[in-house]
Amino acid sequence: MEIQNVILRGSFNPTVSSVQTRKARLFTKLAVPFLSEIGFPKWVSMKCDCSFHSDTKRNLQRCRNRAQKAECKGISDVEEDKPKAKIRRKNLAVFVSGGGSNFRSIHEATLNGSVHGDIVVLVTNKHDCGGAEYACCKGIPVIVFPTRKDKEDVFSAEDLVIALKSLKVDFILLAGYLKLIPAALIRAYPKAILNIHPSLLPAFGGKGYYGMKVHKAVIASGARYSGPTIHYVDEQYDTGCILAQRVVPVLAKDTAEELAARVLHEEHKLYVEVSAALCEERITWREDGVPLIQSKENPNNYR
Ligand SMILES: Nc1nc2c(c(=O)[nH]1)N[C@@H](CN(C=O)c1ccc(C(=O)N[C@@H](CCC(=O)O)C(=O)O)cc1)CN2
Ligand SMILES: NCC(=O)N[C@@H]1O[C@H](COP(=O)([O-])[O-])[C@@H](O)[C@H]1O
Repeated sequence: MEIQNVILRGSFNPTVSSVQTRKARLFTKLAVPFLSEIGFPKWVSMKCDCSFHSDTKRNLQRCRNRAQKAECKGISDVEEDKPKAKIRRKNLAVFVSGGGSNFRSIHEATLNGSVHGDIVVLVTNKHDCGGAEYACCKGIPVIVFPTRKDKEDVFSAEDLVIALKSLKVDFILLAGYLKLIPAALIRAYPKAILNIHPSLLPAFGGKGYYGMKVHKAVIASGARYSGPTIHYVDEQYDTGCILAQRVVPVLAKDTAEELAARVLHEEHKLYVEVSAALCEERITWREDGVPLIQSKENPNNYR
């Protein structure tokens, strides 16, 4: 069954210029053998509308080098440019539905060495969102999930698990993804799916609490503090184990937009810190089931 909705580097656009079409064909020629080589299912359909970026070739070559190194050295301590202390570089999947500013900050952190990992795929329910556009321009494959209801070719949760396992994804980071993650995916990635929420959970979380709705509710409540929460994902919205939080003040005359901007600024820093801890294997679990982050500077300190 050909899967129509696995889109690499953006959705197909019939108005694409002839130059872009030629470039898209070049990417298809380049990517399919590579993706097939690393075992990415051959039923991937190739639809692109972004102009070909030279860094795509470098990215794919870098991944190919790492894949080949992994073959000959064993997965454990394959290192790319900067060897880290025997910790395997992790593969990340990021899920978005909107602009993707958290996605971008994590991606930049993987490129500048702050996060010891690579974003190998973006998953979104909105093929034309800002996050998908950014992924397209950076040569990051995009999977659309869930498919729109009117699509005859349904790409199931099980198909998504196959695709993510094919890409050897270690961790899934939700960053503004607005759909419920299905149980099949949660079972396939135990203690490996995180979400960032723009309030101090458990307050102002759950179904209906997303985006500006959260900040409006915080202001209307008279709360004096808010801030981002990063938590593990379970089968309900926002009820998983809390891993990290940051606090920001709610000012007397704050608009929802002003509060949102203050919280988002902290989100970007917090998600990079947490992603770094995840990829460096600095997450431990307390006996009562609370996850802790081991300090990089002082391994005897946890938060
Ligand atoms: N199984 C889980 N899936 C998801 C979780 C989770 O904790 N467990 N977190 C959400 C992210 N999120 C808050 O952080 C969240 C996202 C969306 C909603 C919501 O009410 N969505 C609406 C639909 C909105 C839309 O389609 O535009 C709804 O379900 O009616 C609440 C919280 C990601 N997935
Ligand atoms: N309940 C989920 C939720 O509201 N998530 C929020 O969506 C925004 C996505 O921004 P981004 O796309 O710029 O990263 C972020 O503020 C994130 O906390």
